[in-house]
Amino acid sequence: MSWTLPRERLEEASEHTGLSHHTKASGLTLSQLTLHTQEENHKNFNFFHYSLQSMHLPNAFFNSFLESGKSTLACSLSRELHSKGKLSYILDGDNLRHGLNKDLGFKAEDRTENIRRVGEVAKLFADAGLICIASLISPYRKDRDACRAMLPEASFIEVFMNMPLELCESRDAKGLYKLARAGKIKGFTGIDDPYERPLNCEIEIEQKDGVCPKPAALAGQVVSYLEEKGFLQVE
Ligand SMILES: Nc1ncnc2c1ncn2[C@@H]1O[C@H](COP(=O)(O)OS(=O)(=O)O)[C@@H](OP(=O)(O)O)[C@H]1O
Ligand SMILES: Nc1ncnc2c1ncn2[C@@H]1O[C@H](COP(=O)(O)OP(=O)(O)O)[C@@H](O)[C@H]1O
Repeated sequence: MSWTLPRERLEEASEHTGLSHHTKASGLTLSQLTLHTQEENHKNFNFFHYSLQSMHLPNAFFNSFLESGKSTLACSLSRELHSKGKLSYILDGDNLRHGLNKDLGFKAEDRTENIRRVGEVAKLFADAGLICIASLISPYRKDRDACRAMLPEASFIEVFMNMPLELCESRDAKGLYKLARAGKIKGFTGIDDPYERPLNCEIEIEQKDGVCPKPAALAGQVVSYLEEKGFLQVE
């Protein structure tokens, strides 16, 4: 498969790859450029690849309370993307805390570091050609904004699961809200720790007439947004 690059992207990429003026001529295909780039300047190929991919790859970043449905929606979205031929990978806060982030707790600075690491991993996934779906409580606006700033422009899609705390608490599949209410877990988001609602999110997920739509319908909402913004176009 080969792509023909728009002139402005070609010029932008060539500034970073150090390609010759001759090579900058538009109409050059990606396969020709790739070969040329690898031969001429292998070290910079990564940037070029990244720059190209970033036009198309979003990073969906779900945030909200525990039990708001982040992980369920992340799975549903991943399946939906897969059915459209798009590879994705879910970075789930709860899971990452068993491995990559097992040294972190829930103090504000630990949560900051948690989100920073997830942003860095998302960058690597984008570089590898995957859509990254992050599912984290991520309660602080500044941490989410820092994550947005570290990713390629316009590729950070913040999805706010705007579910009432009462609904999340009533689900309590892990029994953690009960423990937090009893004072047995301290610093619990929504109980005795803050959650700062987004001011500038791309997508807001809400109940309709007091009912939470099915995960597949919510995934459809996210996919529609991504399609509308041209993220899922086939090259
Ligand atoms: N004090 C406290 N506050 C909030 N959550 C707690 C806490 N202690 C443990 N847990 C469990 O950790 C999961 C959230 O981890 P995250 O990495 O998403 O949190 S954060 O983004 O760093 O705020 C969260 O689960 P999910 O929301 O399902 O991922 C909880 O199961
Ligand atoms: N759209 C939905 N409609 C009804 N129940 C849901 C929906 N999404 C999630 N749930 C249920 O809510 C609970 C918490 O979902 P989960 O995805 O684990 O939340 P989080 O990842 O935010 O902690 C689960 O029992 C799940 O089955």
